[in-house]
Amino acid sequence: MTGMAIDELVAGYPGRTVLRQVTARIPASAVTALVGPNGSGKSTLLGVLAGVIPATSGTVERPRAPAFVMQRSDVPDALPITVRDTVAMGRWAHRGPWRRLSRHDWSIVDGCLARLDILDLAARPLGSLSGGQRQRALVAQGLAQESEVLLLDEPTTGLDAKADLLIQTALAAAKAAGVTVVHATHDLPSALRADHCLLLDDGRLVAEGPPHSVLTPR
Ligand SMILES: Nc1ncnc2c1ncn2[C@@H]1O[C@H](COP(=O)(O)OP(=O)(O)OP(=O)(O)O)[C@@H](O)[C@H]1O
Repeated sequence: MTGMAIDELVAGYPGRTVLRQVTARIPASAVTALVGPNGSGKSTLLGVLAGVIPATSGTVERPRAPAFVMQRSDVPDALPITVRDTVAMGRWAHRGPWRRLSRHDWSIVDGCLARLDILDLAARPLGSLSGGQRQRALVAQGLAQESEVLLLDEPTTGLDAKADLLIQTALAAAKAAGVTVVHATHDLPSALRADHCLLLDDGRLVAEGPPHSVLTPR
């Protein structure tokens, strides 16, 4: 079980500092919601936790190879890849892209497709799916990595009730299996369901704790 510790983190993009002196704890085997206005730095913090954005200064203690489910809008529509192969990419960290996946890998892939109720879409090109179906495929890919940490950028934004419920159920099951889940969200009910909440504003952590105490009407 692996939590994460963020200390005095400064990070951003070339010529642009976004996160300023962020210190926070992310509890193990729990769901943490990152909330805050547009541009407050939620995606940037996820990128640092995922290891794709370097810290300018400060430290982040995190496990190797967390699973990262990007924002759906960051995934090209025309990617010539089927839904099953999209989910199978989640196994590459275990096998390497040049090695054939084992039967065990494929059974995990099919299990993840089933959990998100997209087995019947497995042979379809990813780009031919609706937004909600595609999001379920991306979450299934994240689950297929079987990482100790699952990071998701707005996984339920703009989804219908069924897709939302499937993803919420998958995140709860991951937590029950001991996974540390962190997701950025603008959805208040989804943030309130989390165990822990980090509120960012303009790149600074302005509150941290149980969602009901962080997300006050003010
Ligand atoms: N690739 C980039 N290069 C330069 N600046 C960037 C880049 N990506 C994001 N930013 C800037 O960093 C700041 C924080 O953006 P970030 O995406 O982390 O916020 P966010 O809280 O996730 O916002 P949203 O709720 O809109 O998704 C914004 O001002 C944004 O313009």
